[in-house]
Formats: sequence, C-alpha cells, structure tokens
Amino acid sequence: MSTILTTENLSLFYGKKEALKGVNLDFEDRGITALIGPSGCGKSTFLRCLNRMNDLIPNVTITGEVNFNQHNIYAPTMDTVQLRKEIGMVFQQPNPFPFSIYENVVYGLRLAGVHDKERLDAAVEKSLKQAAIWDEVKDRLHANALSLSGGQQQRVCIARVLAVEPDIILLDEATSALDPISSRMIEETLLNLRQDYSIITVTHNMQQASRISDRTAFFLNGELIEVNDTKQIFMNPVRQETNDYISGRFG
Ligand SMILES: Nc1ncnc2c1ncn2[C@@H]1O[C@H](COP(=O)(O)OP(=O)(O)OP(=O)(O)O)[C@@H](O)[C@H]1O
Repeated sequence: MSTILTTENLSLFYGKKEALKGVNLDFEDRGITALIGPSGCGKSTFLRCLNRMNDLIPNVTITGEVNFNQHNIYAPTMDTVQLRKEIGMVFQQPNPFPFSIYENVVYGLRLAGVHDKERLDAAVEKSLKQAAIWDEVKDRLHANALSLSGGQQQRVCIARVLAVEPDIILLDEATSALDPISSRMIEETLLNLRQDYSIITVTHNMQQASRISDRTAFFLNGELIEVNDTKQIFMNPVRQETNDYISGRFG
C-alpha cells in the first residue's frame, strides 16, 4: 500500500499554547483512517492542518511538514485553493450554501471554469449517486438545499466535495449532529467510497471508528500516542493510554 500523505514533526501553537506536539503520521492511499481521543486532544486541529484550514485562524504558528504526493503543502508556492480541491473537507454541521442542490454540487466545478451543461449534469448525477442521495433528490435538484433534512444536507455536502474529484476527504465529526439513521447512512456512504478515496475522519464515536475505519490513530494532549490497524487498536493496543481510553477509563 502506498502512502498519500505524511506529517513530519508537525506542531501547532495557538498563541503560546502548543496544541500539536511533533506529530509524525503516514496515511495510506485509499481506505478510512479514524482519528480518536478525548475532547481537546487536538484531533480537529490536526485534521485542519492537512488542508491548511488553520491558516484562516489568527495567531497560529505551524512547524514541521505535511507532505502530499511528495510536496510539502506548507511550501510558500502552494496554491491553497487547488489544495482544498484535492483534499476536501466535510464539517460537523452540514453547511450547504443557500442555493439549489444542483448549484451546491457544481459549485467547485463552476469556480474551476466548467460551464458545459452536459458535463455539469453528469457530475451532479455521479456525485449524488456516490454520496447515496441521488434517489432522494433526483426529482428536485433545483430545490433549495436548505429544505433538506440534516442528514440529506450532509450527504449533499459530501457530493459537493466529490464533484471536484479530490484524492482525500477529511471529515470533522461529520455525523455527530445527525440522528442515528442518517449517521448510519453516511457511514454506509463512506464504506462505499473507501475503495476509491483516502478518507480521514475525526470521531468521538468509538463504535463508529471500529465499524468503518481500516486504521485508527489515538491522540492525547496534542500527541499521537498510537496508530495501527483498527482491529489491533481496539483489541490489542500497545500503549496503556490507548487501552485506558478505549475501555472508557477517561475521555
Ligand atoms: N481557534 C483556537 N484558538 C485557541 N485555542 C484553540 C482553538 N481551537 C482549538 N483550540 C485549543 O486547542 C486544543 C485542541 O483543540 P481541538 O479542537 O483540536 O481538539 P479536539 O480533540 O478536536 O476536541 P473536540 O473533540 O472537543 O472537538 C484545545 O485545548 C482547544 O481549546
């Protein structure tokens, strides 16, 4: 299995507070990696480093490297707009734009200068099918995306990311604001996507991590404690801290 993304000695400070402490982590091409750990351990901060979303937060200092396809994404020449197409992100709260379902999905393509209707139509159908919501919305593509349920909105947000054909999809607690049925539908969607995409998901839900992920990384106090195949992490963790966390002793 080849590596698609690597962090090398990645540290992040919010002002003087060190929120990530020299994280070295490799992500394999394809499959799902779950990032777990107690509240405040730095999971979301780490995830946001992977497509430079922390650049938008004032007073942040980042050291170390994030290498994507052998290029450091923190190099000054990096085009962050292009980077965020290649490494797309889905957030905790579904955040569709207040436009139609169709316009949400084609948003990134239009920004990239694609105007051909047939191409846009095909991308909408393909992405909504991949996000497992096509059947529910195919007859109302021009309805406002905000008229959908939270779970449907989140799947439209996934389709919006897929439409620009990313290599990596980052999800930050993408199911935690949803009801259990919608949450399971998103899990199914991710399981179907894992053959073709590298998916990195932050989750508080350990059952979810064990159900859907191939690899799991456990963070504590800004440090990466342990990363391994998910079965290994949950059945036979190497580090005592991991064992304490997954057996519910803290967090
Ligand atoms: N914008 C910010 N400014 C200052 N400190 C921040 C900021 N965002 C996060 N932090 C701090 O950095 C640390 C890591 O936060 P982060 O949100 O990455 O943790 P997390 O593991 O994702 O937590 P949770 O599971 O609760 O979302 C915490 O101490 C948090 O208070």
